[in-house]
Amino acid sequence: MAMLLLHLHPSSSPSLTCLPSSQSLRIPTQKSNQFCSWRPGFCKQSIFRISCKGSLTTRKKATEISAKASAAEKQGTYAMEISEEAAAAEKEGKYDAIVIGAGIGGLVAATQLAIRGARVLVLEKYLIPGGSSGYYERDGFTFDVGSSVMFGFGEKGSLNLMTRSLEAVGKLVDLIPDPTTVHYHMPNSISIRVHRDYEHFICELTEKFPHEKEGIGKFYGECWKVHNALISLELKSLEEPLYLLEQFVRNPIACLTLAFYYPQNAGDIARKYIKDQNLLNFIDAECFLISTVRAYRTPMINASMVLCERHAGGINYPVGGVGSIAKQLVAGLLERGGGIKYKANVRKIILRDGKAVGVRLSNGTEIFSKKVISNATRWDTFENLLDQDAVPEDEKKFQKLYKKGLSFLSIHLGVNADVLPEGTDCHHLVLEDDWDRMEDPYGTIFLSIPTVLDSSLCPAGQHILHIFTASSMDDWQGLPREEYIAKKERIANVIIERLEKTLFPGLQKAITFREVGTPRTHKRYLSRTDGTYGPIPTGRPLGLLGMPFNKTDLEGLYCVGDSCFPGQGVIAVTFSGVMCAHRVATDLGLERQSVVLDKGYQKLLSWIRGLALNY
Ligand SMILES: NC(=O)c1ccc[n+]([C@@H]2O[C@H](COP(=O)([O-])OP(=O)(O)OC[C@H]3O[C@@H](n4cnc5c(N)ncnc54)[C@H](O)[C@@H]3O)[C@@H](O)[C@H]2O)c1
Ligand SMILES: CC(C)=CCC/C(C)=C/C=C/C(C)=C/C=C/C(C)=C/C=C/C=C(C)/C=C/C=C(C)/C=C/C=C(\C)CCC=C(C)C
Repeated sequence: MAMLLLHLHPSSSPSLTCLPSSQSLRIPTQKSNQFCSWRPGFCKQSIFRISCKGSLTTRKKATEISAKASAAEKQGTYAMEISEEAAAAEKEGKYDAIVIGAGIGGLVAATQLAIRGARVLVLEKYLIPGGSSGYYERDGFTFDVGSSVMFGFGEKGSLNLMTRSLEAVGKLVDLIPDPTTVHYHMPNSISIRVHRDYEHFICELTEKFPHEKEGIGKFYGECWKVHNALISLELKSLEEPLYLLEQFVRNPIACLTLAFYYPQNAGDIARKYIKDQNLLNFIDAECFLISTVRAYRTPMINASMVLCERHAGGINYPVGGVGSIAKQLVAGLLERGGGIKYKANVRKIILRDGKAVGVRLSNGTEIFSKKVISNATRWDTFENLLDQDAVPEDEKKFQKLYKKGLSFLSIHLGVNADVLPEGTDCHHLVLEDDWDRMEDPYGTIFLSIPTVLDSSLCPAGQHILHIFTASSMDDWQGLPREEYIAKKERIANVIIERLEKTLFPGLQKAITFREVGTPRTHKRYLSRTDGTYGPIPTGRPLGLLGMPFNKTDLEGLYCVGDSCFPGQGVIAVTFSGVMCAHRVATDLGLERQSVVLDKGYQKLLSWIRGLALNY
């Protein structure tokens, strides 16, 4: 099949290279959310590349660093990558910021600070960067550790945060546009594809629920209203009052729209327009994919961002796998004077006079800095990296409002290619016969087949199937080794049999490689307490109102990642990284700040979060 590979000259403008002209997206605006009949014309096998501002020399240097890193990784010596500037800063004890963890949240925070001139060091416990968005290699397969559904590589507006974060450090990745975000296989034989083309998707949904045509238009139309407001703002830290004021003055309608939807949940809005219970369950599944809870517990802003961005910017898969994003961010960080140390397990955040001033590693090394940013979950940060008497009151509020979401059982398979029917989509969500099982452990099955888009990830004639389903740590704790292994295989067999029945007859026999991970695996390799996928609200939340930003009540300590605003998801933690860096840069004096305004605003934010607690 013909491949179209578009390379941009480094000096060209910092926008995404073109999608095929046949794929012009028609996106409803605030004024019009009408949709008309769908026109085919998507070129599935095209690759495009995000452009970069970096000079040829910078890019050459990046290639050299990446090559050096890969060579070191192969030799098992991938333990430290540090620029001269970072090494000097360490000697002098002059880091501006230490970032604990090289997940996407941590790396975006680090790179965004480095481009502002801050001296940054990232400390990662594992051997490679990326955390949940990392990768691993086995027998010729490159597996994504977690989700392969990537938002944020879009072309327009401000939600192309992944593109921008890479571009900021002069990096680029080749992308393959995914024509279908997800193919749902739901109870009552509901099979729906979320096509990249919005009209095509809406036509398919309306065909299944013709009596709800108006409700469908109104619900998704309201999502576009929020999305249009989001893309019109410059996205920076919402806990920085000068920036927020500026946005209100420049774009009052968008800000008021977002303020209006801020405390609302998608389920309540869907119920205003839609009555059909099957369709409401489908909307629940749409939200479950984003938040691992149903629509009535999913903030409207988050739902709108995902339900629209998949059509606006689309879902695009990075060539070589999701791991290439983190690798590029690290290369960019090093070129901007930052450093990263692998196998660097932070055991404690050092406090002096109630202020975070550095970290102590498991080997006893102490490293000091002006600010400490934790990309570990809030539970890990406040329960493990700090002594209990240091946990501030605001953190206790968070723990009342949010609990740890379930972890996952994940099955990575290599299969003979002929087991997949022609035209199989990349991502699937399977819940065969009972809507009520959606949120249960082993209820909903997520499946990604990234090799449908990028065949370089596996040996010829094969495909990767990455299957995952919610699972609780309680199910796996305290089992003797043999029982643990047998249980893993037993539960994996049940899940594979379900997929064999629903999607791929002959699947069991077509398997050439199989590896099963449990919540224990997630905990061990991702250092996430109980292997949790991320925070979920304990009750019915007031939209995003209770979700904390980055600054904590401990001076000098910031959090970044999925237990901060706006929550779970790679694009969400990318935004968290952007916000965190802006806020830290302000406190370091690298961005404008009004001390008086700031004090009052922090009090206001704490009061607002209190409203969510009392709700
Ligand atoms: N779990 C999954 O299956 C999965 C897969 C893909 C993407 N995601 C998304 O990614 C999001 C998480 O991204 P993120 O950036 O918040 O975090 P992350 O969990 O991806 O990364 C955190 C990093 O911090 C490191 N770390 C933790 N404690 C440490 C310590 N004490 N010392 C040194 N390093 C330490 C971990 O090794 C990890 O690399 C999730 O919300 C999810 O939506 C999850
Ligand atoms: C007062 C105040 C503070 C304020 C005022 C008002 C305003 C101005 C506001 C504003 C706001 C804003 C800006 C916001 C923003 C937001 C955002 C950006 C958000 C985002 C989000 C995102 C998300 C959530 C995402 C997610 C995703 C996910 C999770 C994904 C996942 C996936 C998966 C799992 C896949 C699987 C599947 C299959 C396989 C099928």
